[in-house]
Amino acid sequence: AHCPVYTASKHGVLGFTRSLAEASRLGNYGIRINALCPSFVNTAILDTINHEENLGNFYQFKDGVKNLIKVFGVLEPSVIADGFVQLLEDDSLNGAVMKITTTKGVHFENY
Ligand SMILES: NC(=O)c1ccc[n+]([C@@H]2O[C@H](COP(=O)([O-])OP(=O)(O)OC[C@H]3O[C@@H](n4cnc5c(N)ncnc54)[C@H](O)[C@@H]3O)[C@@H](O)[C@H]2O)c1
Ligand SMILES: CCCCC[C@H](O)/C=C/[C@H]1C=CC(=O)[C@@H]1CCCCCCC(=O)O
Repeated sequence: AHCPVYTASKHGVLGFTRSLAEASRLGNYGIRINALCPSFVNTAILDTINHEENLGNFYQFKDGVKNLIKVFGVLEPSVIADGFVQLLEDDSLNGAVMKITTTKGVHFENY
């Protein structure tokens, strides 16, 4: 929400995922394409908001991001790894968007 280019790139990933998944299904590519969308995760990227060179003009909104992190909490990477294994093991998933949040855990966004 506070980083428009970053957010636009994430929307692009979802469109790319869903379109490629459909192409794979129609063209019998033999691969499944899914997206995994976690809320905040305890990795180095969270520290990027503390550095003006990373956020540019949007650095002024860093406290808003910090507040979101405080409100929604931070997931551990192992939780994301478990979700990823689920995507690997469930052959029925193609073009799926798996979300993982502190409030709802693993769930799917249906479009
Ligand atoms: N950590 C979170 O809260 C969170 C939440 C949702 C989505 N994501 C997304 O998950 C993905 C992985 O993030 P992460 O949390 O593991 O962050 P991270 O900072 O731990 O890892 C990012 C990795 O990307 C590499 N990288 C950066 N720019 C690159 C480039 N131009 N070419 C090749 N490699 C490059 C870095 O060297 C680093 O190893 C990112 O796309 C991020 O937006 C992260
Ligand atoms: C510091 C920069 C790193 C960002 C990493 C990652 O891309 C985070 C995305 C959150 C930011 C805005 C959102 O909507 C994303 C998720 C907000 C949390 C939503 C939780 C909802 C819930 O718990 O139900």
